[in-house]
Amino acid sequence: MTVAEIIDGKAVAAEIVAKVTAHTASVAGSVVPGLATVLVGEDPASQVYVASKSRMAKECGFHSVQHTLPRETTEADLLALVESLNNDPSIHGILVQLPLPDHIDSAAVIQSIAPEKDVDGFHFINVGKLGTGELDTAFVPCTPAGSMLLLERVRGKDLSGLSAVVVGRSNIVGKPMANLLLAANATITIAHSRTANLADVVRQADIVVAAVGRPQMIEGDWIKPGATVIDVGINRIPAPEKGEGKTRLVGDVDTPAAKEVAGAITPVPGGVGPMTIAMLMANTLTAACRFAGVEQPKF
Ligand SMILES: Nc1nc(=O)c2c([nH]1)NC[C@@H]1CN(c3ccc(C(=O)N[C@@H](CCC(=O)O)C(=O)O)cc3)C=[N+]21
Repeated sequence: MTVAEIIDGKAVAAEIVAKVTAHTASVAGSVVPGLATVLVGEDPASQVYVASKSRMAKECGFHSVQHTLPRETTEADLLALVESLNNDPSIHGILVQLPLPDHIDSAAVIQSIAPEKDVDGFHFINVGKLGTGELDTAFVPCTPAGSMLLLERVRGKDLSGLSAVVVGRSNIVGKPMANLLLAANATITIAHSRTANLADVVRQADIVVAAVGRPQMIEGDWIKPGATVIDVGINRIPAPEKGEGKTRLVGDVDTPAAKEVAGAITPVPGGVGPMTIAMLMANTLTAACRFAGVEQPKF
């Protein structure tokens, strides 16, 4: 029986943040990276995430501005805020926290962000650059970018000859992840809710990326022995064992079972999640360096 290596996302994220902080200090004479986060409404989970992004930005030495707008904010008002941030020379990165309330067209808001400030990598220009391999000037979405860095720790940068299955086809994770794996020479399959014999598809993979948003859906015996498992899921489930009304976080993978088979696996929490925030800092620093025409950091 093998026991998988646990990939410590928290530790790798701390390394990235240390690099960001050091590079920020080294360019301080030319530019102070500025990150604006925008939250509409009072969703408690979103409040926690946005607060930790703002806190991390300050730790990195950035100029950090958080805009918290009431749930009833109109789309026009939100577009006007984005426009003012697009035109603000002290701001290099703009993050509009998703999901937005139903009365706002998220796509319209995302596409209104200046591509060179789109540190989430969701604008068509950045999606197109990733799709065509213009990685030197693209912004890559933070969760897939962070997942690739974790994968690199185990498999290196070149995935030639390896098969990868991405379970999930979202614009935020599944599709950009598949593009990054392809750019690293992996042979990719994108599986989703309509895929037949999902267990058998997953069993072929040297690399499994789980990004479906369904708690513990990927079972242990779906994993090929020795595979690398990147669990992108963050699901809150009831945890009566901790007391009445308590919850805990689990991924999209049945981690205890998968650990017995996989070669390496990311935990939840402490895996991909912390990397997402670290890559947001990395992207914001990159945006500032491009703006100022100074050397970009390498991650
Ligand atoms: N425009 C936009 N960009 C985003 O990047 C974005 C977003 N909207 N909306 C929401 C999701 C979610 N997200 C997370 C980031 C960090 C953790 C994270 O650090 N998780 C910790 C645990 C946190 C906890 O305890 O709740 C971990 O996995 O160890 C989780 C989730 C970014 N998102």
